[in-house]
Amino acid sequence: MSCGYLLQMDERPTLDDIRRAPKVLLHDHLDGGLRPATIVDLARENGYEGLPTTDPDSLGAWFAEMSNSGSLERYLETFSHTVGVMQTTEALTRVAYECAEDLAKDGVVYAEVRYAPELHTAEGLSLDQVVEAVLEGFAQGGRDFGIRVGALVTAMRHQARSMEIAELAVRYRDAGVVGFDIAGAEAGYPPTRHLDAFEYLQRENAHFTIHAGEGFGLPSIWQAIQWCGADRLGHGVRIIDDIEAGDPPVLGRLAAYVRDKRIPLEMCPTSNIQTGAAKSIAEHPIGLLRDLGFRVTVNTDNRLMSGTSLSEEFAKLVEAFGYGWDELQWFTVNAMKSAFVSFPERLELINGVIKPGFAQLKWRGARPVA
Ligand SMILES: O=c1[nH]cnc2c1ncn2[C@@H]1O[C@H](CO)[C@@H](O)[C@H]1O
Ligand SMILES: [Zn+2]
Repeated sequence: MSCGYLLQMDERPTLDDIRRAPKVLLHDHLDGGLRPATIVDLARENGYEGLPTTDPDSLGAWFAEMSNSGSLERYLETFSHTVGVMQTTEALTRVAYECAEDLAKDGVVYAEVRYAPELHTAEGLSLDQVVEAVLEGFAQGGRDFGIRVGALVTAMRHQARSMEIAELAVRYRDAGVVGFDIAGAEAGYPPTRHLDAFEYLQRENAHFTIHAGEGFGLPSIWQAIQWCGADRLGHGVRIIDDIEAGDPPVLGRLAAYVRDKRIPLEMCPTSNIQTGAAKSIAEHPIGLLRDLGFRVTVNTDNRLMSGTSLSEEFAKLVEAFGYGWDELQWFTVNAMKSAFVSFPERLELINGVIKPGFAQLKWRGARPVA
């Protein structure tokens, strides 16, 4: 006689369930995730007068509404307010600490959070002071809330400071900075503009991701990978332009390369709809890319501007594509495999935290069968 367990297969993960799952987040901007109430506090403390409103609820709604512009360039305009209140070490440490808290409360167990140090020197902080203040917040928040948060330092692609920022990434790599990135408006600012920084990082055996294939298409993705040597792609959603629809779909050379090399795609569904990179969640290329075996990960991009969380991004995918626990675990393991921390640390989180956590949720709805 054998005794097994049968899953109730009709049970879809709910938002509450998803919040309990141990999740991994690779693409989240520190200056895109502030609590509205914190923005109001910091503006008052630091004499920042540019806020459109000082009521936290209306401010949160304002960010979300302004971000639905359909263009990346306009989407990026609201960051002047978050960056505007992040100009002191106290403000940076507080924002980083609260970020760790908010992510941990959403069930994230490992996160890589990015920001551009060069945007936080307007009131006299040095790049090193900025980095140290943020690392302090992540470390404290990590200890208090039981989450591991690594920092990615970003260079703004329209500026010319990428080499300095790359050097900063290397200088602080043993103190909590796990990698480098470039962000900002993509059209007109190709990755090769910063080739010297990427070549330097490669010589230093350092890790980096590149925002590519969001506000611009295939040439940007191609440069990011084949000229610059990116480990991962921020968004990469426009890789879909190199896939011919059909049954089966036909992959062009670049799409096949990205899939076959297992290059991780840091996909951010809600953000892509706001910037016009995708039409709706149901039509988002993430569904097809997953079916085709690309190494897809799910991310938030900017929790404030998108009014979202990692759990909510997953819940939207469950609704649009009918995903169950197996798919959510697959996205999560993909993300952990693609993280910039060491291989033993990744394995430990996958085997010691992620798999047991998902197993518990998955089997909760199971009933014994004879
Ligand atoms: O989705 C995005 N695409 C490109 N750039 C972005 C995105 N979200 C935020 N930033 C830019 O990255 C800077 C550092 O965090 C932000 O200040 C914003 O200008
Ligand atoms: Zn981003």
